[in-house]
Amino acid sequence: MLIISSIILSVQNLCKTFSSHGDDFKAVDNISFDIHAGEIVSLLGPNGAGKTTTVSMVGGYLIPTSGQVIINGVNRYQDKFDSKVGIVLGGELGFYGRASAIDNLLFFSDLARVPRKNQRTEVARVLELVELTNVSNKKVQFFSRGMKQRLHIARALLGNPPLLLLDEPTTGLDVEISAEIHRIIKQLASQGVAILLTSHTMSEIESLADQVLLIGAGKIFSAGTVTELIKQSDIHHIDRPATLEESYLAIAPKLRRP
Ligand SMILES: Nc1ncnc2c1ncn2[C@@H]1O[C@H](COP(=O)(O)OP(=O)(O)OP(=O)(O)O)[C@@H](O)[C@H]1O
Repeated sequence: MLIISSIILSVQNLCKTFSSHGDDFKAVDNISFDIHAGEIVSLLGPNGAGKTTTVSMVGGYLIPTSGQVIINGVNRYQDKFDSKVGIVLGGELGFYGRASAIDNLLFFSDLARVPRKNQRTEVARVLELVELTNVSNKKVQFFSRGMKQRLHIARALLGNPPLLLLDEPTTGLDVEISAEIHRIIKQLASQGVAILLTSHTMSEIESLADQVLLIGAGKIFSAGTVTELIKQSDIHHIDRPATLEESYLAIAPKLRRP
């Protein structure tokens, strides 16, 4: 049976040029891709390739120089845009340390435009999804980094957005906590959430990504599944298949800015 899922995010010919002192710098140069419901797409490329700039334009933090960001059929920068997008930038900041997880999320529920009467139920739902229900009354200042990262994901899920943007979601987290975050991300995708992920961690991309976009100097260099990208790199071993890291290292010099 052929299953066709709907396109949640369509990025079309997206460009961002930064100008300073009369010089123009093309951080993102004509990028196009789609993400369907339930799909995890990963941006992979060297530092400065344009990944965060792309995520920021999709998330509404940065206005594109040209091109389109269409979410659930609505053009983010042209139409009256009211789709929800969950964004996880992560890190130690972003919450009121002296307030509980519940109170923090109740505050963010207002920003996510969750109706007042539904807020407590919604906060309980997202805390359950990231398995923080048992510490929901604890002050956030006593949370570990992994717990804070899960709380960032919970915040992004308020209002049930169809699209989740995850910028390096496990940077600085240990293997066990990263695996737990991966499990949550997979569960969200299985529930139909479209996910755009940036990562430098090959095992994370291998474990999560349905599609990988290799990005260098602001352009998409190639795209495909992990298996397809490994095939494209044409690395062969007698006794085992090539890894994504080996394939990436073979291509990496071509991804650098001139
Ligand atoms: N506000 C800005 N003004 C000028 N240049 C910028 C600005 N923001 C980003 N850049 C430049 O645009 C390029 C792309 O940056 P971006 O942060 O998108 O890269 P990235 O792929 O996310 O890198 P990393 O892997 O290090 O996070 C970089 O060369 C960066 O220095």
